Amino acid sequence: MTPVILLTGFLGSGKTTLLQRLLEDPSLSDAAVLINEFGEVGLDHHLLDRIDDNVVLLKSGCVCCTVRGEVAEALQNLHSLRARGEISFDRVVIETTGLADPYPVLQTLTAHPVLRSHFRSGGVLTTVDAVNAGLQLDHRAEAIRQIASADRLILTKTDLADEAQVERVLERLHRMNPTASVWTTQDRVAQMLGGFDADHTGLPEPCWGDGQCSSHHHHHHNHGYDDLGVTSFSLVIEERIDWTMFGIWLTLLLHRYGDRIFRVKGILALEGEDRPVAIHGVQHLVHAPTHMAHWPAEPRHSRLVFILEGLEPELIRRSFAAFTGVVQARAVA
Ligand SMILES: Nc1nc2c(ncn2[C@@H]2O[C@H](COP(=O)(O)OP(=O)(O)OP(=O)(O)O)[C@@H](O)[C@H]2O)c(=O)[nH]1
Repeated sequence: MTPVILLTGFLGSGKTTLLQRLLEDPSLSDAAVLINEFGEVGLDHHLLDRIDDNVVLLKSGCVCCTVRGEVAEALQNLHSLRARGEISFDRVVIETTGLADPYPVLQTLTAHPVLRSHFRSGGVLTTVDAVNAGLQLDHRAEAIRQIASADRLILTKTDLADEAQVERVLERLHRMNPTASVWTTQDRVAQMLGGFDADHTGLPEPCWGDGQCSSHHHHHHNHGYDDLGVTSFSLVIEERIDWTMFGIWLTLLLHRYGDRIFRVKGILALEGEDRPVAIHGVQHLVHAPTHMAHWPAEPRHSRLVFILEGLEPELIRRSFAAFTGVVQARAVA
């Protein structure tokens, strides 16, 4: 299964600039990149071969493909070309448009009858403009969704922002999505795109908002409602969890409230399992759970992090307790 990494971010936040660096980097020659238009990234001096109208091969070894219609069509085309031996790649990066919600693309990967057996979600990378993020997050729901669904956040234009501005944006990002790791454009693209295969999940191991995965340490206990009603909270469960019951509960919860649950990430201590199990969900969608090699931190309690819009954390805690019969589930900010 080939991992598909979504590169998203609000209009003008630096997606194309990042892609340009990616296309030139020889260490990313195993990637196929889906972009909106060839013209945008200025391919001419990188071009090695034209495979068809929509697909070119670059000198770095990277395959570059434009999406003219649906993303699904472009992915199917890439898959057929690879099956015929005309190109090779073992991961895909898709640049979404600046106003896109990443969720429908993720859904395509799990729902499409052909694609689902060849591709899987490999995580969401979101670029955030350090200068303009404040304003965008005050007014644009798309910007919030993109940040809420991110596994990694890449702060751009830090060279144009002053330190206080950067700090404010970082604090806000951390409040909205405490489990995403934060990178800046000084980091190497190869590293930003790497590590998604840890534990074969295709998704990075979740960070827990205590700074261990993030380069910036922020401790906030005030995860109150702001940013158009987006809030994040964690549910900590000390008792071991029955997987079947948990699965049913989560399915029902996302079925009922998926529109208001941007993201759920969790690490679970299951009955009869030594290793922790990681789960990832985006809105109505839950990725296949995966065993992690080890516990990232002590104590070995199950922990679920939710990013919600207009939904009371207490409702989730109560529903979990009622459904599973576990009484000591704690909601922590
Ligand atoms: N100074 C500075 N400029 C940047 C940085 N990242 C992007 N830019 C500039 O910001 C502008 C927009 O960047 P793009 O990479 O086109 O942004 P995008 O997210 O692809 O934009 P859309 O395709 O409109 O959604 C360009 O002029 C870039 O040169 C950065 O880190 N520092």
